[in-house]
Amino acid sequence: MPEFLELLPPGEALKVLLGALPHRKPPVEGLDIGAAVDRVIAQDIHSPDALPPFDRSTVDGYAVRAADTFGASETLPAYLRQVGEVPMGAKPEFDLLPGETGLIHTGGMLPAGADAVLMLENSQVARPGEIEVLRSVAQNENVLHAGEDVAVGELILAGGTRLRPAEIGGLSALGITRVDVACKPRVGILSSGDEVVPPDVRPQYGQIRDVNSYSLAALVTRRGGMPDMRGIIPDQAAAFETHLRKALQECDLVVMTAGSSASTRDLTAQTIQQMGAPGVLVHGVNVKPGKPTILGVCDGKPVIGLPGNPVSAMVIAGLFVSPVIDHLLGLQSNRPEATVSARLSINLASQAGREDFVPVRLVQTDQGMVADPIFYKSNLIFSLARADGLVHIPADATGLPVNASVDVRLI
Ligand SMILES: Nc1nc2c(c(=O)[nH]1)N[C@H]1C(S)=C(S)[C@@H](COP(=O)(O)OP(=O)(O)OC[C@H]3O[C@@H](n4cnc5c(N)ncnc54)[C@H](O)[C@@H]3O)O[C@H]1N2
Ligand code: MOO
Repeated sequence: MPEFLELLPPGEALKVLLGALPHRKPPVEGLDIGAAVDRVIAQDIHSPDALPPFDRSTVDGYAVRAADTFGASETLPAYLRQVGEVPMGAKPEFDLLPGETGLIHTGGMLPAGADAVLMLENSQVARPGEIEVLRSVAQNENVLHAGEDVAVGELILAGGTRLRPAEIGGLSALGITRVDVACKPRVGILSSGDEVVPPDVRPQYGQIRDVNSYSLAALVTRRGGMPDMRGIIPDQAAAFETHLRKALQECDLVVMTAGSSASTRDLTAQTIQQMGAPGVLVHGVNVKPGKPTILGVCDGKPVIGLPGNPVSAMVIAGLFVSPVIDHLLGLQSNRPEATVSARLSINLASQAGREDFVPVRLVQTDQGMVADPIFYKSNLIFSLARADGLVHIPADATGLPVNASVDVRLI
């Protein structure tokens, strides 16, 4: 197997790929907010209303004019005349004049004239219609002001933001029940290899069941794409060409697995090269696992050739397939990946100049979280299934020492 001539660091390889993709706005579909979690909003959304819409109490207690309570204490209470009770879900039917108070519940609307709420615990009924104030309250204490959360017209969601449960709740609070989101990009998945059979077939000796189509489809779904499993291609140039050409017509991104290294029977790169300009942009990335990775663009459509080994395919899909899906969705605000800080349980060696991703198990100990590396082989999918996440060893390090503090990227 010939050596690759030039291995790009993964970060640079990704820049080359993204830089060669057109910057098109994704097609848009309208959705009810109940079905929109994890989708990417297509346009800026400005608030039609203020939130909260009116001044509200944050506690159960008495609406007061703060000045009426100044100096009050348990030994020297102030006395206020109770003039009413604020109904939930309706406007108070009274205004507060000096020396007056009204019973109010958490979330109730402050009556005009009130500027604070005394907590129930700091009050006492002196006699019917009169309460004792056992503590002074400051102006605005226990009050939410109209517009404190969101002002009318404020930008609440920028186009390109992925909707999380909190944003869905915010939209609901504003009465926005339908949103325009980016359509899920269709991601064609082509596995290859004469030895690979579908999972519902009992393999003969020499055959193995397809792992990559399913693990990749799951990764694509989780990232917000629409996986399109297009079967297993035999190791023949004509079959590669037919399948890739059709996949490029029907999909927004095509991911191929296996056939990515440099041996004569490895057909992925030569097929991509024939499918449109500019063709193969990167063949070989300085990373372990996953060196024989291919990145290409054919007439505006991205094509990614992943190594056949299932662990490598997953790690590399995380580095390249996921960001391309983000690009196709028009994702703008890239939130950091979920990581857990931990200390390494052992020394980890690595080759200088190459980036490594090592599967680790996370163990909670009395001394904190420990990352325990798994001695994996990139063909063994359960060496990844047993892991909680990956530790990244940068290119300039020759490894990481025991007890090094690491950020484990959850998988
Ligand atoms: N002489 C050398 N041989 C290899 C090298 C090397 O540098 N010199 N690199 C190794 C590395 S690292 C990788 S990764 C693989 C890359 O191989 P390919 O991407 O060309 O893929 P294949 O050779 O077809 O398959 C590799 C391995 O994965 C299995 N496989 C393939 N597809 C699937 C699937 N859908 N589900 C489950 N398993 C799959 C396949 O049977 C092979 O065992 O090359 C190494 N060799
Ligand atoms: O680079 Mo291979 O992908 O290590 O198994």
